Amino acid sequence: MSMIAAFYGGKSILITGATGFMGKVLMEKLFRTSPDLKVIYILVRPKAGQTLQQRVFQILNSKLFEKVKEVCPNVHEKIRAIYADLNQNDFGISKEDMQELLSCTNIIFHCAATVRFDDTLRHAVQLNVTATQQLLLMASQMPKLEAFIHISTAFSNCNLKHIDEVIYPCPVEPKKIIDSLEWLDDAIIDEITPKLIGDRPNTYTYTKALGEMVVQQESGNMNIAIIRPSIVGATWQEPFPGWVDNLNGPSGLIIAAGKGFLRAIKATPMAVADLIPVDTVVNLTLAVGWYTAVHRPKSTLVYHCTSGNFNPCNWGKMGFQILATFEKIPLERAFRRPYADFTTNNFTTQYRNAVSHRAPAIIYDFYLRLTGRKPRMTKLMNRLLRTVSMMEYFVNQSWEWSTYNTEMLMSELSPEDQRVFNFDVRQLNWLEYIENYVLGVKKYLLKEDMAGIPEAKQHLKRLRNIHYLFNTALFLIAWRLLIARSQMARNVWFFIVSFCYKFLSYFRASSTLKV
Ligand SMILES: CCCCCCCCCCCCCCCCCCCCCCCC(=O)SCCNC(=O)CCNC(=O)[C@H](O)C(C)(C)COP(=O)(O)OP(=O)(O)OC[C@H]1O[C@@H](n2cnc3c(N)ncnc32)[C@H](O)[C@@H]1OP(=O)(O)O
Ligand SMILES: NC(=O)C1=CN([C@@H]2O[C@H](COP(=O)(O)OP(=O)(O)OC[C@H]3O[C@@H](n4cnc5c(N)ncnc54)[C@H](OP(=O)(O)O)[C@@H]3O)[C@@H](O)[C@H]2O)C=CC1
Repeated sequence: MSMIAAFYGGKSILITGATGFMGKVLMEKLFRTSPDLKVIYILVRPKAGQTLQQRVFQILNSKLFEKVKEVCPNVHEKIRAIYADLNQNDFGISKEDMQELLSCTNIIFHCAATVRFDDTLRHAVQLNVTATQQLLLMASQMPKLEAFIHISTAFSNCNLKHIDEVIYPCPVEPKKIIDSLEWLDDAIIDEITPKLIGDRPNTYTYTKALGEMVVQQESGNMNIAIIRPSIVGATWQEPFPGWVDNLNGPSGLIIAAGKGFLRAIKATPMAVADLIPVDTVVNLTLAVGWYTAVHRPKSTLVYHCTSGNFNPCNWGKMGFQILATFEKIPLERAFRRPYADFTTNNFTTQYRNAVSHRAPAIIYDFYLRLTGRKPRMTKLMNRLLRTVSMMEYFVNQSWEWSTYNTEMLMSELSPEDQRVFNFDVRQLNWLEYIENYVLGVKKYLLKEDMAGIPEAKQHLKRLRNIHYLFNTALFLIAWRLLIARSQMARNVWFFIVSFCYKFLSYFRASSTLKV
């Protein structure tokens, strides 16, 4: 019997960010392994014209939850969606709902965050810092609370090369930042943002670091732990391999490469690609929830959920396997044949951006205009290049994360728990994982049918022929223009033509002699 699964039985669990990538997998695993849990409260806001109930209905009816319905048929009764907007004071939660949350919650998993790299400091602080502070304040008023698990990121201290499982201080106190953002106007905030984030690449990593400081400062007597996953990718094993439903991290770029938009990326092939499957993060998170509540460590423990020091894979190997998978299982209606490589310096990156990205987009838009359609490729390409440039920081260097606490926890688990809540990435076969990831992107994210693979392959053949035809035409035009302008080119051309003529005459003569 799994001790962890038994621990969650009968518990009231509060999850923020339950509608997000990680939150959904967390809920799924909880329901599947502890179907006798009492209730999961989720803090949700209406979005994209959907009410809370519609959002929950959509999640429960998705492929991800198919297995849950078998083991926990009354899952919809055990999920209680509470209206909450983490950007508002008291999260905009009604008095009755707040009362229920305060009096019943046993465990909190705080997953909600803005993960955008380009968010304004004001918004990122509001969600990643102030909301965390408010949630801690709420938690401190919960008499039945056993553990508060905060999800951070392994990149919160990416300005360091070696990162320990400790909370590092930021030069300016989070409280001072929160206070000053209240009265500073947006223009001034934009001006001081680069100074505040310092040698971090974006507001996301900076505010996640501030969020950790807040957790440390406001922890009081609560049992708190922080989990720091690296780059969270598709599921490895559970509930099935390759599940992914958003474009964050590598997923968006995998699609861009598969559709033939992305031809080159400035990346260091030997740098460690510290990807971690989302089900591994969820297993560690649940194990940490159990350990924190049951063993009540004296201080706030930080757990690194990373792969690099256990089972490293580099970007070169990953990129190669992504392209190899697209050879076998292409995406539908690709723009060009999937082919990409890594550039290593700014000059080649600029060159490749101009020749392999912008020029084809301009040509395609020209073709769209000619055929009376609205041009869109240049806009899409600019967006893609902007995204790629934001990712460059993470694919051109390696980090070392110490994992003492994670290893300690692994050794504390019973063999059964190690199996049910497996977070040992040493067992992960990268080539298999990446292949399933790419397949998952096709099936679950793009919703493409596997039956369409022969047609997708046929389409790639047509693209290859167009490519050859286009290159030949381009060469002939260039050559014709050169001949018109240069005597030397004319001489070379004359020499080649007469050489071919003589060569053919010689063969014709020798074959006539044989007869
Ligand atoms: C040897 C052979 C070599 C071969 C090479 C082969 C190459 C193959 C591919 C290689 C893959 C390499 C992958 C590298 C990935 C590195 C990831 C590093 C991540 C570090 C993570 C740190 C960990 C974390 O803690 S945070 C979680 C990660 N967070 C994110 O990823 C968020 C990033 N997203 C953003 O910041 C924004 O969405 C942004 C800036 C990317 C886009 O903003 P914008 O305002 O322009 O657009 P949106 O309104 O958000 O969306 C518009 C449009 O774009 C789509 N979209 C959104 N995000 C992405 C994305 N990441 N990639 C692609 N497309 C994206 C979105 O769906 C919208 O589409 P519509 O159709 O318009 O709706
Ligand atoms: N994905 C990754 O690669 C990594 C993620 N992490 C961390 O893991 C956690 C989960 O990330 P992930 O699941 O990928 O992120 P997602 O962007 O998929 O999910 C974010 C969640 O936060 C919720 N949220 C955002 N703003 C609000 C708001 N104002 N009010 C209520 N809810 C809100 C979203 O709700 P809604 O659906 O309404 O938008 C969504 O449920 C985050 O803390 C992130 O920092 C750490 C390392 C890597």
